[in-house]
Amino acid sequence: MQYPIPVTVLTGFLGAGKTSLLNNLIRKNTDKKLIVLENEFGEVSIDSDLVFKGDNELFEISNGCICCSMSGEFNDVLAQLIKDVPVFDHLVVESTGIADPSAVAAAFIGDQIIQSHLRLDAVICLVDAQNMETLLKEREEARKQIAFSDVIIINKTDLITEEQLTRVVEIVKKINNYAKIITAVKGEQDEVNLLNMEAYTTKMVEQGFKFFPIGQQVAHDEVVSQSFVFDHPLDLLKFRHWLNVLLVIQGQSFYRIKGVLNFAGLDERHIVQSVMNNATYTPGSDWEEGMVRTSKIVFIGKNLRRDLLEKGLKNCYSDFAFL
Ligand SMILES: Nc1nc2c(ncn2[C@@H]2O[C@H](COP(=O)(O)OP(=O)(O)OP(=O)(O)O)[C@@H](O)[C@H]2O)c(=O)[nH]1
Repeated sequence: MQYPIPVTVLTGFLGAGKTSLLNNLIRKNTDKKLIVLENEFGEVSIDSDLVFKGDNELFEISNGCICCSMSGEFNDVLAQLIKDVPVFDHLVVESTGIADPSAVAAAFIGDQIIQSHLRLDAVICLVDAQNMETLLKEREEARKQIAFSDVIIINKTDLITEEQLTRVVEIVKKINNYAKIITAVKGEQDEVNLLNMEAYTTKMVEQGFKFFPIGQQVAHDEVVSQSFVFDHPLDLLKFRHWLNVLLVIQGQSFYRIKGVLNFAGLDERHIVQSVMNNATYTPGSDWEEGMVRTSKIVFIGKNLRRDLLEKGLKNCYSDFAFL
């Protein structure tokens, strides 16, 4: 076993198929010691009876959804887990249908001790192919779950036609053009190893940014992402300050920020990622000799104003452009 231990967060609306997927994951990974954090809404535990346990441990946070009980309590559970169960291969957190996945993910990004033991591998969102459109109209959280996630599994494809599936995929792509999209029946799929997506590693963020649509993405009349590409180097201090202020003032509007950036005077790419109010900066690969150093950044959130973001970014340009 190696630290940090990878963590997969499962999200998706009530009845989308999270428990079915979880059972698949447990069955397919009998060689691994998985820990499942099952989060319930309400007093009575129902899901834990439905989950096939195998030899794995099952914990529960039973007094409400993770985001409602806030990350403090969730952090305590994680701290206890690290202390009491030091040897395991993977942690899976199944959050309730209405939980905000960013509140769950933030626990793994913001806390240094947790980060040294646990590494967020990916946030996976289960989508009920049959009911997605109705749900998106009625429930804001459903869109946020899709916008925030790294992998989107369009489940229950047995209940819709080919044409309907094409439409569902189109809608999902409009909300999140940066996620891996997979189709499934009862959470069953063989396309990828869901426990090893490495979505938060610098390598994968860099790779994911090779195909990078510039501009704004609008779904259901709401702007869900704003992406920018520019060659002028950024000033690291100015950028950090701007982003901090932005997240403090307007944090609620930003679901997630990902960027591969060129900071003046630094030889390597820098990966910026933010989840809720926490922004992290990690060095990536070196810029190639003689190549234009192009920065790419995407802001994912709710009704984000392109003009203000563009102005903010320009204000962070380095005065020493050609260092
Ligand atoms: N036809 C069909 N039914 C499915 C599929 N996936 C799940 N179901 C059924 O849908 C219901 C809900 O599935 P679950 O896996 O419990 O969904 P969940 O997201 O864990 O549900 P909550 O715990 O309520 O949030 C169950 O009756 C499943 O058998 C699928 O791909 N096709």
